[in-house]
Amino acid sequence: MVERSASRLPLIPYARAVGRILALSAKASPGAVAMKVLGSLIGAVLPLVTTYFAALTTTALAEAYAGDPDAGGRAVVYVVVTAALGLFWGAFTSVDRYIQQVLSFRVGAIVGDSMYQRFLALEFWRYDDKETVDLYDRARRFSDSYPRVLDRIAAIFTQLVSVVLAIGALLLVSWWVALIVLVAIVPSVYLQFRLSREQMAHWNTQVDSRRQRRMIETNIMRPQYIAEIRLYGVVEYLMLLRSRLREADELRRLDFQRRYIPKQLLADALQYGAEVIALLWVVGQIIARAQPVGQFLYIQQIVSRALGTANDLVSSLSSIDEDLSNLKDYEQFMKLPVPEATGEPLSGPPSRIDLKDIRFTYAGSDLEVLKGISLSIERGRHIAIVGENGAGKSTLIRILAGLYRPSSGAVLLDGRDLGTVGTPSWHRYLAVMSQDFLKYEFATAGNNIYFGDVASPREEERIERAAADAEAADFIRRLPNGFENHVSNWMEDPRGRKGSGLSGGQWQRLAMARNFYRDAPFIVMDEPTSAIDALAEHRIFTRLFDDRSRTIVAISHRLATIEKADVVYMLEDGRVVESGTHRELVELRGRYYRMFESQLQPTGP
Ligand SMILES: Nc1ncnc2c1ncn2[C@@H]1O[C@H](COP(=O)(O)OP(=O)(O)OP(=O)(O)O)[C@@H](O)[C@H]1O
Repeated sequence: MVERSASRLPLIPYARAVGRILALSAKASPGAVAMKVLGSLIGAVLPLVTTYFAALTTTALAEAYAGDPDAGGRAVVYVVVTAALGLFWGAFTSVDRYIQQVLSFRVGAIVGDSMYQRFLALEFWRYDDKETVDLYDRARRFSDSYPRVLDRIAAIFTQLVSVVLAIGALLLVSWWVALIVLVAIVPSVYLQFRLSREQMAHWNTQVDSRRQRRMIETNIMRPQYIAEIRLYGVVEYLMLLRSRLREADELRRLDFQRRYIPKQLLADALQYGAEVIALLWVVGQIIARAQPVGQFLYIQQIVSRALGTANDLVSSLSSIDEDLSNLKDYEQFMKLPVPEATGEPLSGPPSRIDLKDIRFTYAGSDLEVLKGISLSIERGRHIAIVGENGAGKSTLIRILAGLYRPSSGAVLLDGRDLGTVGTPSWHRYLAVMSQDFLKYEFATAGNNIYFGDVASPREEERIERAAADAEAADFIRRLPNGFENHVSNWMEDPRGRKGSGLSGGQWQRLAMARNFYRDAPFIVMDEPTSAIDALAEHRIFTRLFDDRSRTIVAISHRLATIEKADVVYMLEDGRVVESGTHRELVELRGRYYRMFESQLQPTGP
């Protein structure tokens, strides 16, 4: 059943899709849609009316030439009417362009915004899910092309009405000329549809290769990566890989096109044949005085208009075919569930967090990353989590922050399961500093810090304090415009002052300052100081760990940080294998000791 409908031209779903697009547009701007429909109708009717008057003019001129004394006056009236119609059409086209702009701005904003909002509200595991990301890519193609789709629908509407009216206008003169023209139109419409179908099926199988190509292109294009790519002499290799991917894609598309050339030629020949037959017929009719002279112009214009518009219709249909198939993806994407904010919000920061037998497996993976982790964090305590790469430390933190839900077990905040708490209320008490921090390259240094807590108005004194705590204040003050300096050399402020690029460590300090500005009672850190020099790092952590008002959970590979913690948990392959203070763990002489042996003082126990 499904296969059968896929092999046919799916006109009904298409009509439905067009209906949905129009409904969406009408919601955004009903007046503009009404004007657009009216414009499309006028666009279809007006050329025919103009042709009709041109034919009348020609007949009147022929009659005047043959000596009819009234015919000259009639010809002048027809010419004036034709000119007035042209003037009206010119004015209407300008208004129509404006309406199209209004519609595409309004509806484009609605479609794009709602898609981004949904993307940003998805459950976190979806960002690791290939199918979701593929679907998002395709949905974005639709939202990017939305204004164009609307334009095409309007064009298709005009073209359809034009073809129907042209056939109707021919019917008035001769039913069989109308039939011949109609028959000549059908094959090329059908062929073009099949071609675009095949190209689309090909497009949808090429998501991975296109993504790979795009990744290569963005990596090559990004200034921060160019140094390595050039130094390692990998440019040529990547360019070659990219061209291979592109060529494979293009060859397949060209192959489709080539296979369709003979069929297309046949369809074109059919159209020209129909035109010649119609013209020969009307010439014969005029010579036999069965039709007026102006009828030649009428038939010639209307037949060529019917065929020409049908060809335009074919290309509009094949381009909208692609757009509408992305509409399906867009709608499917917009139906992805987003977690509902049903949980009761926390009334205040919890005084105790318990992780109970947490197990976790990433979506789409068979590997259990966390295999039953239990630990407790009391408010004001400073915890360090250590372990080799891949032991599961970052995953544990993501679960603690409520970004992922455990496959089994629970995170309890004062005994309440985090799964039943409104997570935004938990996030208000959290500052998460990670090694993959965000760089707000479009913003000033001050705003990079302020973005830690945009819920309240920007406070300069708080920004400066946060910058000082993160050892960022000195370098920011040395920037030509201090806290108002842009931090990317690609940016310029409204007064034309250029931004200054930052070093890796300076960016990291700025990100730390942003987290301090948040002023959260729980600080979660995932190696946030990897690029910060040892002295500054020491000062930052000493200040942070001296402050007993905050709870700290820190992932670290640096002994200097770990030593400051009240309790250290050592993770191995998703399990806590040792826990205690640094001193206790060293004395245990177990896995922790072996891991840090090289960093320990030779005078140790
Ligand atoms: N998004 C993901 N999807 C699937 N598997 C993942 C994902 N992120 C991490 N993993 C896997 O989970 C395991 C634990 O990763 P995690 O990042 O928690 O380790 P980690 O202890 O923080 O390591 P590191 O010290 O290198 O940061 C690894 O085997 C990793 O391959």
